[in-house]
Amino acid sequence: MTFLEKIIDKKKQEVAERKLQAAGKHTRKNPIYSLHQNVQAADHISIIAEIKRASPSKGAIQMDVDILKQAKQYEQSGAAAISVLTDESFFHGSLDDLKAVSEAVSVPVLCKDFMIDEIQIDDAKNAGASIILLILAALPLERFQRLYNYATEQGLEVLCEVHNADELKDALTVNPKIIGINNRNLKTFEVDLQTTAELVQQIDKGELTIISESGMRTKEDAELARDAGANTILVGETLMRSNQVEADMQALQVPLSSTKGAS
Ligand SMILES: O=C(O)c1ccccc1NCC(=O)[C@H](O)[C@H](O)COP(=O)(O)O
Repeated sequence: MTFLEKIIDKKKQEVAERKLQAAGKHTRKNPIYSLHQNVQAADHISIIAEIKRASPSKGAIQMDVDILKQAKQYEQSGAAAISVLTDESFFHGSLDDLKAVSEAVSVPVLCKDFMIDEIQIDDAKNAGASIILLILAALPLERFQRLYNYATEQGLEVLCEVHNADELKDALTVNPKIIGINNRNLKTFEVDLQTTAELVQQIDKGELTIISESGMRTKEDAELARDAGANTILVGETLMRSNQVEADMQALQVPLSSTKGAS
């Protein structure tokens, strides 16, 4: 059984248990903000900065992080959005984390979880998310399309995450505004930044938000994503391990117009 199969099985159990409970009271306090608008307005690579205590591939990263301090540092350093891992079993996150972060910042918050049911989208919106994640590798096409329509009808933005050409083809069936290319293979955990280079060239970029996710460490990695045609990067571990978040984020926010070959 791959990790992805394992976590989806766990999500099915969680959704079944969640549906036995009453609907969440309406507790959302913050407006819905737009990642897409932030990205389209930027003249540099946009950063989605992630709150990530731990992960299946790296284990504990920063288990005792002050999530509000981290989120505010991200916002003050120019994050276009903040990603919050809300899975409890494998990432030690929670919807409570997302709620606390969304009430502390004035930028879009992404609920980074393995969505398979409408009730998860309701809970994410109620907790303050402006964006939800749909992973093409985790959903049959028809389910992806229904959840995409459900989320956008709720006024949320959707990060459609792909890892190969077949998943990209399926993602494009909903004419998405935001496409994420995960450089990490969610089954093997292998990370290859060339995944972005290979897939972006298959996209008619237009006004899309194109995100290179995972494995971003250096300015050169951000430049590789930019030169491949991405306009956004999603960064977790590097920023969670950083003791100079502002400086590291400034270094990653490379200009969108490459100076390569400039005279
Ligand atoms: O991070 C993992 O180990 C992982 C394993 C399996 C599925 C998803 C996983 N992470 C979620 C993400 O996609 C990353 O948290 C995000 O892209 C940031 O990646 P990084 O900058 O490499 O921490």
